[in-house]
Amino acid sequence: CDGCTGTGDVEMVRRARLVQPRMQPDAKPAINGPKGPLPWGQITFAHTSDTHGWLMGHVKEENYGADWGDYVSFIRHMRYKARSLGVDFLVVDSGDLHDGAGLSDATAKLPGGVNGEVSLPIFENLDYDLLTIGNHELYVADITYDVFENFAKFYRSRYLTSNVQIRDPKDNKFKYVGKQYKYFTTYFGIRIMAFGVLFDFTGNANNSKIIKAKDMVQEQWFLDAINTSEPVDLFLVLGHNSVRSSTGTFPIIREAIRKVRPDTPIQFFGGHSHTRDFKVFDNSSTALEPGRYCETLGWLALSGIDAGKGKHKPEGVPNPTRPAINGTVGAKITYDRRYIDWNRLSFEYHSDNVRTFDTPRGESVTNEIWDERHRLNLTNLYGCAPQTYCLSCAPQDSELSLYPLVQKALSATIINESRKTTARLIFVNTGGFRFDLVKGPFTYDDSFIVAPFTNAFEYIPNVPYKYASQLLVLLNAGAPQKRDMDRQHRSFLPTSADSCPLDSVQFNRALVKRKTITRRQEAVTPGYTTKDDFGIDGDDTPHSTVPYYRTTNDIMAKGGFPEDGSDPETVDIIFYDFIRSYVITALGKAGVNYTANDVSLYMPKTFTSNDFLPAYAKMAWSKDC
Ligand SMILES: Nc1ccn([C@@H]2O[C@H](COP(=O)(O)O)[C@@H](O)[C@H]2O)c(=O)n1
Ligand SMILES: [Zn+2]
Ligand SMILES: [Zn+2]
Repeated sequence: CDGCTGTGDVEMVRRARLVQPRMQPDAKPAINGPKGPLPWGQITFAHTSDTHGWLMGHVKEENYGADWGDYVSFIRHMRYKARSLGVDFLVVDSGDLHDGAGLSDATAKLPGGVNGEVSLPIFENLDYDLLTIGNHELYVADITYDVFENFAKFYRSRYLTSNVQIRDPKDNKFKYVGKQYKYFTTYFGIRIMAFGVLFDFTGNANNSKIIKAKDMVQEQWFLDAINTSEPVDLFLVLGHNSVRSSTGTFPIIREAIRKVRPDTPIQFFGGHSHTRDFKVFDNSSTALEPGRYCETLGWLALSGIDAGKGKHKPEGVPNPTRPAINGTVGAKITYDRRYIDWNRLSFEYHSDNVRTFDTPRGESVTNEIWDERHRLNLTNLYGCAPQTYCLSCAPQDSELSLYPLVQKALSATIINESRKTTARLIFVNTGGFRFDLVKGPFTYDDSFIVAPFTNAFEYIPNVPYKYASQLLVLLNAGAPQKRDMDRQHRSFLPTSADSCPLDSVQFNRALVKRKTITRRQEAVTPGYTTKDDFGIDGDDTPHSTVPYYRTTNDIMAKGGFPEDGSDPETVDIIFYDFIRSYVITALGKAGVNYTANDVSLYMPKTFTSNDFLPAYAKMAWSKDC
């Protein structure tokens, strides 16, 4: 692929973007486009969640190729459009801003750096109306403190953490990270009471506290807020909280509000399960969830609230017509929802603004992202992946799957010199792998995209093999250590087969910007095909379905076993610190008791779950892509 390199130059990209005409009538992007205009209601919401640092967009996938600057421009146009239609428009986010891409995660590897210290200020270019916290803001104490000190203070009363507190090191007292609730009136006069409720998360660092939903709804401040003497036309509950799975706590919040406000509409905005979803609770209470990784923008239009001076039916746009419960006669509130693919074609089309789409703020955000990408060395090349290895497009033992590669890489790289003569079994949770490893340049950025966490490799030495050999089966039969299993998945979809898509991630960015403007009419491309409580018509861009295979909780790799094929007497059991308690429990079930005191580091603290794939790429893959 002539002219493409893995490490490119940012100025070259800028120049490429300037000289390439944005409109290319003959270009054939590998995407198809929106099916029609978006619905608008008396109040309409744009909803993100689980962005996990993907503010650069998917540089290798045109269909998800918009960056945060494009989104900033889009929201500017939509706010203007809402005003001209005479309706309210709110922009909301349900958390999980960290762990998943180099832009958010690479800063933690710099001396004194914190995950998110570059990406959160970029994120802040969006004038959100309401936001809330995710579990990925709480695993690491420094991240939580950064969110408390900077992010929450930036968004002030709009950052809602109704059940999440942090111990402030200044006075050692627990304080809410953001605000517990917000009561406000929209531009067109709807009076709203809003909360932000995290699911009952327990894996947080010890500087934070999560109040369980069932306890929160009994707290006096909450009872006062839902019983307020001020008029409330609409409750909004944001939550890093799956709208459908059993881990979700929205039903508890709904029940508590319904006890005192049987008829007031309650709108939930969820997250965490990385799914496109819309759930109906009752005729004036529903929940939206907008997927993950800057792949989807959730869109909800709602009309029929008895308040305000905004229009119930704006002219010239589709209006929501469905009652929450199908067939209800005379329902007051009507809804519609849409899941928008995160690309410029969608954003430009829906903003009615193809020619003047980029706002000055949007352009400057895009430029900042590319400057940071350069400064953080995110395009540094480890090696060229000979094929794409996917998380869920094939059975996990297939050569197409990421997991055999992970096993090979663990066997080759997780070796402690002083223990290398002892056979070892290495266990890792599949939930730690977050995205497909794509054919072509495997860069510093990709190392975070595939395996963002910095879990330490720990071990228990000399475990009798008769117990150790049962461990994988017991771990996989035990408690899940990963995100909810029942969620929608999507595999990597290359930008196009013919345009040197993977050879220069930087140059590719220019291609994405330029090419997504034209729509391919003739073909439906693979992507999300969503089924929710309203049916199968929610996807803004129709797609064909991508295959999906489930994975087990954990996988195991081996190393240093006797060459004659015999079983060793004892082995070292190696695992991520993240799954330590599961390993100890499973060994107990196998018949041998260990405690955390038997566990120590196998690899240096600085060699983590984020480092072994780069180490393998350097040793096994060519650098000549
Ligand atoms: N150190 C960590 C932290 C998390 N995980 C995995 O991520 C899952 C949670 O991610 P969501 O985006 O769904 O909140 C968690 O269940 C683990 O599978 C990890 O592996 N290591
Ligand atoms: Zn998430
Ligand atoms: Zn989450």
